[in-house]
Amino acid sequence: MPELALRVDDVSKHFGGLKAMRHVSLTLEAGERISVIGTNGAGKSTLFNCIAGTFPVSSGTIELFGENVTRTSAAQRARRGLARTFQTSRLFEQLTAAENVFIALGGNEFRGGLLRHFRRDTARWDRVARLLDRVGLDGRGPQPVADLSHGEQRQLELAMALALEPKLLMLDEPAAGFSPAERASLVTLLRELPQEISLLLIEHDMDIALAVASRVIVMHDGEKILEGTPDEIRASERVREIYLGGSIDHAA
Ligand SMILES: Nc1ncnc2c1ncn2[C@@H]1O[C@H](COP(=O)(O)OP(=O)(O)OP(=O)(O)O)[C@@H](O)[C@H]1O
Repeated sequence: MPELALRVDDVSKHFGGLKAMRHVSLTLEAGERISVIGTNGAGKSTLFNCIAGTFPVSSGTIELFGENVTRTSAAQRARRGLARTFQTSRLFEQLTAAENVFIALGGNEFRGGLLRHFRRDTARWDRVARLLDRVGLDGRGPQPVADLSHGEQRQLELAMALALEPKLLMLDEPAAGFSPAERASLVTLLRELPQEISLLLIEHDMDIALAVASRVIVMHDGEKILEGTPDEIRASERVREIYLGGSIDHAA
């Protein structure tokens, strides 16, 4: 049987009286790519936050690489190989793009003083350059984050997530606010990620969600209502209805 990167088993999350997510189950094989789609408020981010350990679940079980992590912290899950991006930016605005990636690469190593590393660590600066190159930001390293476009900031976040050498990468709406050209490059970039990285993607843009994943999960009103291949999702009447009857290819 293939190794499972992730198993979500009957997970629910309540915020007070609000049942934001109910009885969701899914599995993700190692190296597999899955998209989670659904309209606003469907529970997609809640699912992500429960998997990442940002929110404790109300009930159910979460396993990462065969280990039950339901009661562990987000930091412990990160140490097991999970990296995620957020819908809102978590970049150090006053630093350059390259410095942000440099810090992401360092993790806890910088306790002895960051500046010392900044000056001397040429091997790490080489890795920074390679990561920036990989996400299409070559040449943008010296730019302060505040001078980067919105799209470039999201690319930078991806570089920072990749710096952690994740086994499971979770991206929360990576194309939000992207131009059509930026969307196209994101699809290429995600398709070219190393095959061993398992990917769980939340994406409003149906084109991207269906282009990148081999399986798609549809959430609606806190529940998983459908799971299928991109072709099955494209052909689904239910998905069409949820996305207001329009062509789902342009439902973002
Ligand atoms: N921290 C929170 N406290 C209270 N309610 C929350 C919290 N996070 C989410 N919710 C609620 O849970 C429900 C699901 O929200 P969630 O953000 O998971 O949906 P979503 O599918 O990610 O939507 P969007 O595409 O708009 O981000 C919503 O009703 C939302 O208001």
